[in-house]
Amino acid sequence: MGVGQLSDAEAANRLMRLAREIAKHDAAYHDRDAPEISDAEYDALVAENKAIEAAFPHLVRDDSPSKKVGHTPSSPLGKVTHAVQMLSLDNGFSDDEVREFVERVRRFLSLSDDEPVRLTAEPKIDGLSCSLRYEDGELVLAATRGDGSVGEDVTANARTIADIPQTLKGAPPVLEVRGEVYMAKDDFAALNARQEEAGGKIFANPRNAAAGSFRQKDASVTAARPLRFFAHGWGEISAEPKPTQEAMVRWLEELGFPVADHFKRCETVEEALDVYATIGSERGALPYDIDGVVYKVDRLDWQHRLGKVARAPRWALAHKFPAEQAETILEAIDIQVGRTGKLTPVGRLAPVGVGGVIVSNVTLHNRDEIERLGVRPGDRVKIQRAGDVIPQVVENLTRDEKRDPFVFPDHCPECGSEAVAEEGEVDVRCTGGLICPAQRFERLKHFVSRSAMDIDGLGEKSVAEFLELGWLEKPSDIFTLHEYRDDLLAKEGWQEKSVDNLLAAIDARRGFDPGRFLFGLGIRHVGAVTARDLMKAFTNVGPLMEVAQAEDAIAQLSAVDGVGEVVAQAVVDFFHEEHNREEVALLLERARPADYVSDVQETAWSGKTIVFTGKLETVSRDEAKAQAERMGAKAAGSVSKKTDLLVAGPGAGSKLKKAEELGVQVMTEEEWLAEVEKS
Ligand SMILES: NC(=O)c1ccc[n+]([C@@H]2O[C@H](COP(=O)([O-])OP(=O)(O)OC[C@H]3O[C@@H](n4cnc5c(N)ncnc54)[C@H](O)[C@@H]3O)[C@@H](O)[C@H]2O)c1
Ligand SMILES: [Zn+2]
Repeated sequence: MGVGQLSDAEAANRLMRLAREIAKHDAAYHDRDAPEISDAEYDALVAENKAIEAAFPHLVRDDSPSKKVGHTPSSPLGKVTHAVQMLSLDNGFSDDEVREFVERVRRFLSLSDDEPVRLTAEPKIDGLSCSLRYEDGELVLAATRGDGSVGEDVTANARTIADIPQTLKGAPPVLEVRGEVYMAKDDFAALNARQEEAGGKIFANPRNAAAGSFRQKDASVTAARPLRFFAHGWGEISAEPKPTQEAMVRWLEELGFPVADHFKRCETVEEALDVYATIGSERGALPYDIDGVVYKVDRLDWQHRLGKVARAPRWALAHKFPAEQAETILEAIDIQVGRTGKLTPVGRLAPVGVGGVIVSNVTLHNRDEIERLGVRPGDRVKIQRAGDVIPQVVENLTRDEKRDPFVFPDHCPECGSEAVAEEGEVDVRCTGGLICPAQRFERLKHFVSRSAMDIDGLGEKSVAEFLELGWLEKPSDIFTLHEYRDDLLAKEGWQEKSVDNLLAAIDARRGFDPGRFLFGLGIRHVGAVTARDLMKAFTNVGPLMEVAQAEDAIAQLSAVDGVGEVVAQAVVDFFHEEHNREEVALLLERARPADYVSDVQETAWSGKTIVFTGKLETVSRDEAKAQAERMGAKAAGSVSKKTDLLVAGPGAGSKLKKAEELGVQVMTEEEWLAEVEKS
């Protein structure tokens, strides 16, 4: 169910459950270093919480995960209250979210558009955060983040890490350096190998290994683990000696702290996004795990003005790398019926973050795909979403042979009409045509669309509204809408002028072009051009309907220029359905499309062959061809001895050369348009 459909009570209930569930996972991850679900699944819960809170701001709970950092520690380590809170970071997954972040900064600081917002960009190494307190240059306290306000005392543990200086030269009286304790990939692999040999705990990933090794009561265990540290910020400080993030980080480096490789100050957001792309492409080759890039507003005076909101600073953003695969439960398989009646199986998932978005639906494509995967509701599946590709199920992880396979329906779930697959096709379609409610809205929308009947003022919204009111069920109802004029005037949002404009626009389509009328019916395989070809041959939709029911219909239809067997069969199938014939008859009676008239004129170019090449600047290639056809000429694709004229725009190449060799007349686009003008 979408967030928008929730009632207040349902939303409150869901928020309560999410708060509880997320807190449970926070404890497992942050306190016990033993997550029970993947980060993608966790991120999906957080995103769901965020979406519901955005839609129901009055229901935000005091204990909401959106207000909390990490988890209150319950380890046997001593507690430390942070002098300056240790925060989390806001997340973004797309380039646009990063641009929006910068726009928010701009708005908050009331900056003009041309004022540069410089950002620093650096990798987000996956470890755990640590605050190191130096007084008069001596390391006196090290603490984990905990819940942001209270962390654990890990001073003895920090002293065992070689990257962490015990004393500093030239540091201010109070300096809290903040950074990340992490484990390199090689060290992690070696540690796990040793652990396995010794029958010890195997860690799921370097992050868990780092956290589990660092948060030890016995510092000698930490000492035996290969932990590293890099500095990315500071907490309490007597005075900030530098005016920018970059200068501060360089200063920390001079004091003896490792800082991130790839740290870069960027003049623009686009430059920062380039750093993201570069770091992303080198991600696999880096010696440590990273899960994103962190951007920070470079100017410290701006950082101070921006401050924080809830659990994160306003001046920083973590641009996460998408996990491209994730595991989740396939909760149900729904069958959707499309405009042309195609039955598409859609998998409903327990929501999960993958490829940078939260995914709760996957297409299962068709009957064959379901068979290939052998998926049934309740199965655990691996899904994938890379780039802009629609999420797919790549693997069924449930190998339970006892349950029955999913049975694909042989009737339309919407209208009960038979659902069949065309020969040699995998897609199953509803044969209910114009009466199927699933296809109703799409059919109406298509009928009134720009390239079909082009009825001004009857947009998607009005179609939906009239459908809802029961005034519109099938295309023929459009032409009786005037009966509802008074009811419509009584509706909110409908002025007399717009109502009358709409009714006039509908009236203007009586006696309209039969090709566009036919195209509007939405017969499978009958596009705008084919519809026109059919009308050229049969003058109007009435006669076409007759032909389509004739014994030799396929032969007659396929004899039309531009119509093949597939189209012919689709036309026959469509008119084979009685309810379709009834509706078309009614529609013809009410809309009375005009007979097809050829708009081809007798001109100096009649019977001639014309080729267009190069870039045309004022008309499209299709329009130019249509102009030629209206002038009685034939538009061809290649230059030969039979070519009478080549219209060459800029960039014309081999065709122009060939035309010159053959002595074919050549014109510019401008000269051609003068010819069109003349006729
Ligand atoms: N699987 C689970 O059950 C589970 C549970 C809880 C949290 N998590 C995961 O933990 C993360 C959320 O934890 P979080 O609130 O600590 O947020 P976070 O880890 O996404 O971001 C905040 C942290 O990033 C660190 N960081 C790394 N490089 C940095 C840099 N260059 N500059 C500044 N900070 C840097 C800091 O320590 C900071 O505290 C999510 O990725 C989530 O998936 C998973
Ligand atoms: Zn149907």
